[in-house]
Amino acid sequence: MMDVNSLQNIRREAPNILITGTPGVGKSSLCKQLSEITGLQWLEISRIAKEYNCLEDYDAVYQCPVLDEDKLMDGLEETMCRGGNIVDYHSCEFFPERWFDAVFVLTTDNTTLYDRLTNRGYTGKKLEDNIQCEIFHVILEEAKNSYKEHVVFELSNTVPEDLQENINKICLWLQQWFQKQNC
Ligand SMILES: Nc1ncnc2c1ncn2[C@@H]1O[C@H](COP(=O)(O)OP(=O)(O)OP(=O)(O)O)[C@@H](O)[C@H]1O
Repeated sequence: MMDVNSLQNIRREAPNILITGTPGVGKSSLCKQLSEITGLQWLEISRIAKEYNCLEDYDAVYQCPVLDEDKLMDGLEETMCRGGNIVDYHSCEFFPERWFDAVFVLTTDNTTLYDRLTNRGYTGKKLEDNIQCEIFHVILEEAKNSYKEHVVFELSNTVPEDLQENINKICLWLQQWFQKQNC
């Protein structure tokens, strides 16, 4: 295994992108299709955290396990340094900034999000907090505060046509990234 300094100096042959946003905005739906089209590796952080044993105590209020962020970052470092990954997570501030070439924040209409989350069985504080998170653009602000302005893109994702349009926009961004590498 290479040491971290050597890894960080590797020139990525494909970019890493982050797809983030409030739970229910459509990250997984988009990442699955994008990964199939582009061949980039979809890293669903919630699933990987379980696989890497990076879950700590259970948060009773939010009814979800707490992530051991440091352990997860260590486990992903080599994969991320090599490039070619689509990272899917509902938060973005704790990842190393250097990991990502672009950060796409999905947003959706609040009523639509409410319906999606209640269909999933979310109720009470968990439902309210997620809706407020979307109303107050919490993840978008987090992304703007954590990454350089020119790498953060907001993508509205409410109706099925948006999904295809967003995939097209990301594919266009990827195409431009590869063109720049070849200049
Ligand atoms: N553009 C869209 N138009 C209509 N429905 C959509 C769209 N995108 C996603 N959905 C639907 O919204 C629901 C939530 O989508 P998804 O599970 O992809 O969200 P998520 O952001 O990955 O959630 P989580 O963070 O909890 O994993 C799903 O039922 C999905 O089919």
